[in-house]
Amino acid sequence: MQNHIIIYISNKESKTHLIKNITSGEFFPELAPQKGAIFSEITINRFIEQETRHERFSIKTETNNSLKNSSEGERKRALLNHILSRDVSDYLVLDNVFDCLDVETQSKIKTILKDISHKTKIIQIATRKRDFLAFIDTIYTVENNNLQLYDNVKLSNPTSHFVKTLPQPYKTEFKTFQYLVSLNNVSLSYKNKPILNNISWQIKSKEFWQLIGPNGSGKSTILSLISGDNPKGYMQDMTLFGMKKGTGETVWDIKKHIGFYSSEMLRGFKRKDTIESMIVSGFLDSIGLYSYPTDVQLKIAREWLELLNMHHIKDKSFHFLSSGHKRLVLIARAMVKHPPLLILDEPTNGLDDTDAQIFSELINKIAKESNTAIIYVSHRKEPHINPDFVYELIPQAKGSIGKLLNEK
Ligand SMILES: Nc1ncnc2c1ncn2[C@@H]1O[C@H](COP(=O)(O)OP(=O)(O)OP(=O)(O)O)[C@@H](O)[C@H]1O
Repeated sequence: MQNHIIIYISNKESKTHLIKNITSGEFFPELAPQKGAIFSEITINRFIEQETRHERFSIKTETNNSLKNSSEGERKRALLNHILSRDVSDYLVLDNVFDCLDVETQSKIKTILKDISHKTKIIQIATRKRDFLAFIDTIYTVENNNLQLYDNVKLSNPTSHFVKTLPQPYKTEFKTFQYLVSLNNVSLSYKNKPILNNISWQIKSKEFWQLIGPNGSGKSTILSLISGDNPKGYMQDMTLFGMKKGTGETVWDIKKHIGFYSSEMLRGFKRKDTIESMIVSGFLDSIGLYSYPTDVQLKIAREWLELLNMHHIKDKSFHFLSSGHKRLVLIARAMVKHPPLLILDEPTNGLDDTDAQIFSELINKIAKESNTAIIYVSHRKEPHINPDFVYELIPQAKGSIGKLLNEK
């Protein structure tokens, strides 16, 4: 009988360090001579890098796509299938295995893991309690670089994090529209594979939407149409911020109306900008500061810093922050101008329980205290987030159809 383990960590822990401590035998000396497999975003990124460099696919997805061109969920499934097909591991380290996966895939993976748990030791690294595998009851946390048995009582839930009201924009530079976004019978295929089928979706000012659907159902594809990034948008009947698609509008005409956040963005910022300059750069539509902000812009950025309780660390490097706090700064950066639409693509991916609650509190505050409409894309219901409407993509042979699920 294997002794399986959960390591419940916060975002402050270094995953790379933790995984190294596991595989080297530092934490569990009996693992040192054994052969292990690692299921982690770090491994997926390494395969994508190899793919890009050698133009050869070591792993293919169920749709026979490269990892690079696949959705997050497809990538995770492909890596897990790859690891399980080799069947050579004494132990398996699972790093946030359920992020980005739809409910059905999660339940399939849980069954597979239960099956292999008879012969393979499972070490699950989790940042959310809801992800704990039911068949594991030995749970550790990491304190001062050492494993400690998990004490549920010690970890308290945060109380309200944002006391001040939401900073207001200094001028309204956006027109009002009947619909911010209007998609009318939008259908789209990639290489003859139908993805979207007759999608009609209208979004008005101040509405708070959640967009859900299983992996590969086309959620990111819809976002790329709305943000003007998808070249296939030119063939569609869409009106974005009062502009009918294909009538001479530029991508920038569309983008200036949108604040965008995706957890993928965390990979994009590599330079040493300060926390304050990251927020101010939201006015200048750049990453980093290439021109001087006005006094009013600085004043508003500082109001956001105060709201986020980060005023005292404003001059520190953005990279000094935990991944949870980086997200708050990037949301402030997206919101300084109060754009008509804020898009949040799987925003709580990789967050720990405490940071997910704080993040949700900020989003609810934005929904309540601004006129910005929100599209919140996720597979899973975040317990602290309450959208007004849910739009669901349902995959079918001719591409996904859309369904309005509920109204508050
Ligand atoms: N540039 C592309 N070329 C070929 N196929 C693509 C391309 N972009 C997306 N696809 C495919 O289109 C389908 C829909 O992808 P999309 O990323 O929109 O799904 P999703 O609902 O966001 O998935 P997930 O929840 O897993 O992120 C997937 O099967 C994906 O592999």
